[in-house]
Amino acid sequence: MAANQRAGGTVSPASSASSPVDAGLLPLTAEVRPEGLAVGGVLLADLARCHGTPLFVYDEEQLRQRCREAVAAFGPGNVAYASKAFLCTAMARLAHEEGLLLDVASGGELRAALGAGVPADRIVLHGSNKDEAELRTAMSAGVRHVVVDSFDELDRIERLHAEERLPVVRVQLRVAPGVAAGAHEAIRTGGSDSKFGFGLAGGTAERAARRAADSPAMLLEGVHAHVGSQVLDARELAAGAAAVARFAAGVPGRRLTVGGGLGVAYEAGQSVPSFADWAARVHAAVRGAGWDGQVGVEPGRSIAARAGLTLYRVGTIKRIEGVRTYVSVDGGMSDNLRPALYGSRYEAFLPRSPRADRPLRARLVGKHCESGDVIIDEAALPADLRVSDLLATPVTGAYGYAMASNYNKLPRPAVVFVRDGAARVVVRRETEEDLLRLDADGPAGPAGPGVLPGARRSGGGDLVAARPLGTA
Ligand SMILES: Cc1ncc(COP(=O)(O)O)c(C=O)c1O
Ligand SMILES: N[C@@H](CCCC[NH3+])C(=O)O
Repeated sequence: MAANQRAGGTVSPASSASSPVDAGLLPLTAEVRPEGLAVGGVLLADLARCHGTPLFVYDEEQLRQRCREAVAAFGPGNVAYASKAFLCTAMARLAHEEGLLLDVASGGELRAALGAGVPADRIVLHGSNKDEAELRTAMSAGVRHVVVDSFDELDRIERLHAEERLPVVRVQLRVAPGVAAGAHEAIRTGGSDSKFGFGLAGGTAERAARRAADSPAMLLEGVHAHVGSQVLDARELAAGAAAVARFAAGVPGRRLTVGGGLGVAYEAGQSVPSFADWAARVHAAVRGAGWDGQVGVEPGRSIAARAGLTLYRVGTIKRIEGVRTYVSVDGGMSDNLRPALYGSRYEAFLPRSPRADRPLRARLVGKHCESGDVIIDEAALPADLRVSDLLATPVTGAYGYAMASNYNKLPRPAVVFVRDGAARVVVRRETEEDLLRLDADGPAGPAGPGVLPGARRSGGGDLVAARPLGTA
């Protein structure tokens, strides 16, 4: 299909889905101008021109507002941002400035948070298989607390304290309450068949609590659970909280953390509980279960998802007669793995005409070498969609960039924050050179290119290798 050619063909006469603008899927500061959609006072088309595509765009005002709403609902000191949803230096600083603790789940996330200047005593370390190096860094730095997840981890903490004289660390005990919730099997964590935490069933959690309470290496300050993610019914989150509260009430410590999990709307028509609804349900449930101590939460998605959107450039439009239309963009499963991993659904719109009718039905796909590289299985799009159009998918601020990969050696996109008419790059776009630099034997790798003197291919060209083949 030639550039400029329009999609045509697969128009559904039945409906034109309501615009994402009016469905509440766009960031808070989104505004429709005659020239197209702007966020944070900046036209999306200008951002794409300046920074290229694919591009993650975050509305900084919305990120801050969500942080404030969470703190207002649960109280200062009771909200940790689950940085796995989206983390970079700017995001860590923003969450810290807004009074949130930072939940990190690996040495890398810990290092990013510390490197951003977040004080160690505002950081909480998670992980179902923390290694000694991660625990060593956390204990030496003096993190707020560690959420302990296994007997092996208790052993490691005790060894680090006894043999390396690392300070006593505050811990919360992660339990698997036997209540799981969430939009997909892969993101339900609280059931009894889970790699996370100590099971309440069979007395495992009780044994772990006794062990932690008696340990000279740690101070047991409470209990933690996380039942799952993208939960749209606050009653499910409250049921998990009640189950763990009953246990926590019999354990030393005054802190109960009930995890994250609050869902967001990805499609028009989905309704989601507010932070205030979530807090009201959880507080009522844990009080009812006999808990009168502190209640903490760790929202990730519900802080970051709607603040972010992804901009793509349409590269090809392929109409297969009697089958469907494929619209391909310049990213795909490497910047949004969620549809392939969980069957997650998204919407798309054109920033040049964000409220346009979207009667065309087409499969929105990426540029990767597999058929599963689908962003939206049946996207509703404007009928005049054409090659080289800028296209946006809203609500990609959580677990988009965070789970991005370099599949097919695609460099990961840049991330920009927009606010008050200005954009700043908070994560620069990767280059192909960045990727080649990791390849020790590659042309840009640390070993540098090497040419085997005198070596010839059968065709006669120089045989290039980082070092003579057969040497160590
Ligand atoms: C322990 C823990 N806390 C918090 C979160 C954040 O979850 P969400 O992004 O669903 O709020 C997760 C991930 O699901 C988690 O595993
Ligand atoms: N990666 C998941 C959420 C996992 C939450 C972490 N425990 C998602 O994209 O929905």
